[in-house]
Amino acid sequence: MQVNIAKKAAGEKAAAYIQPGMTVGLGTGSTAYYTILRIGELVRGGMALQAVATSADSEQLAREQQIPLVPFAEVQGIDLDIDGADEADEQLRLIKGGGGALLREKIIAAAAGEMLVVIDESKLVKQLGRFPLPVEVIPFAWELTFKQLAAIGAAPVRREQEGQPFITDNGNYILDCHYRQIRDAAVVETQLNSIPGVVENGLFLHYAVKLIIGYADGTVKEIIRHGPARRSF
Ligand SMILES: O=C[C@H](O)[C@H](O)[C@H](O)COP(=O)(O)O
Repeated sequence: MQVNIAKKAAGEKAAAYIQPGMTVGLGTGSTAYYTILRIGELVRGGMALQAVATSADSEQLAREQQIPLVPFAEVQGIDLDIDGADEADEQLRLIKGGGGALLREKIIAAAAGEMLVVIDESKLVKQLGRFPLPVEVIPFAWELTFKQLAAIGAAPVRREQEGQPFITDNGNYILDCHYRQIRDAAVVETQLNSIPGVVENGLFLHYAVKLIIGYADGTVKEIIRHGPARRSF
């Protein structure tokens, strides 16, 4: 695989925030990939840490990297979640789920004390919505859920893969919602969450505390969100 310098720079930089003994959330996608590789190096170099994965793919990669995975029943808290995004604005609001992992990603982000987000410069936007917003729906009567989404102007399209419906790790469908511009993300989030059949949406509005942006020359820039720290359980 050809190395993406911007994604690698951001992904590796995030791993520098990991302290020995932490429980780390492993994100999903081609940027979090570099974070997981770096964490693998830390583990093999002797750093004691444990991790939980946000997707079957990331779990597999973690195993290949010899990163210790802790069963969810034994998780006492997730110190740091490091994940990618499809879009991010300067308020650190995100669209996620381009790879279909949004549900597990949001569960882990919500349980984590801090979420760091790693992106390349192309993902930073003034306004969310150009990237179609992934919405995970249960397959039962998905056509009705689809119509409800269309009725609120979400312009849904069922995601396909090789001519078949894309199936998430949770056995659900993804409806990609072509808003083009999301003017009031909080309103959109509330609308989506109130439709029966919607399991989760890809808006992550209050999770990220730090955005790490990688550039093609290998440099990174960080944007920090100030405010009260969320606590993991
Ligand atoms: O479902 C996938 C995740 O939300 C990814 O974190 C997101 O799509 C970004 O992935 P990438 O870093 O490959 O662009």
